[in-house]
Amino acid sequence: MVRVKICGLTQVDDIRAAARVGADAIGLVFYEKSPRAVSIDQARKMLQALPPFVSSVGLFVNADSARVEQVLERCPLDILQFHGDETPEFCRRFGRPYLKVLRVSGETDLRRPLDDYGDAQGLLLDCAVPGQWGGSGQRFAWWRLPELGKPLILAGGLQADNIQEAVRIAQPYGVDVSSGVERSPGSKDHGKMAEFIARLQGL
Ligand SMILES: O=C(O)c1ccccc1N[C@@H]1O[C@H](COP(=O)(O)O)[C@@H](O)[C@H]1O
Repeated sequence: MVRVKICGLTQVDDIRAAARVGADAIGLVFYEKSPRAVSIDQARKMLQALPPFVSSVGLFVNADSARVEQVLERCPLDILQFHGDETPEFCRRFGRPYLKVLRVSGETDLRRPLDDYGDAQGLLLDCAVPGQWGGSGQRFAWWRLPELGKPLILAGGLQADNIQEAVRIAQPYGVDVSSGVERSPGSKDHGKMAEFIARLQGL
C-alpha cells in the first residue's frame, strides 16, 4: 500500500478526520506566505489531537535556522520537509529525519540529488511552477520512478480523479496531497480526503 500524507491542515478537526480516513502522515505548513500557514500555538493544539501511529511533518520554505529551532522547541514534529532551496548542510543541521523536495517538470535524473541529500529519509517530487514554491495544484509529467534505494514521494496536483493513474505510472513509495482535497485554500474537505484514500485502497 502506498503511504499517504495529507498536507496543509489548519484545524484540529482536519487532523482527526485525516487520521480517521487513514492518512499515514499529516503536514503542517510553517511558511508564513502560504494560505495554509499555521502559527506555533495552532500547530501545538493540532498535534495534541494527533492519534498514535500517524506521523507529523513540518513544512518549511527557506526558513532560517532560528525559526526551525523555535518551531521544534514547541511542536513535537516527527519529520521536517524542506520545500525550498535548502542545502544538504542546512537540512541535516537539526538532527531530525527530513524530506527534501525537488521541483520537477518531467523525467529527471534523481541520482545527483540522492547523493547530495544522502541522509534524507526520502525525496519528495513536486511540480515546478515559476513563482510558486508549492501547494499549486499543478502536476508534472509523471514517469516510472527508478529504484534508487531511497523512498520517493509523489506530489503536485494529485486528487481523487488522478491518483490511481499517478500511482500506476510512477509507482512511488508514498504520495502527498494538499489542494486536491480542499474546498478552498487551507480548508480541507473531509469527503475529498476520504475519497482520495479510498481510490488508493482500490488499486
Ligand atoms: O501548501 C502550500 O501552501 C505550500 C506552500 C509552499 C510550499 C509547499 C506547499 N505545499 C506542498 O506542495 C505540494 C503540492 O501541493 P498540491 O497537492 O499540488 O496542492 C505538497 O507537498 C504540499 O504539501
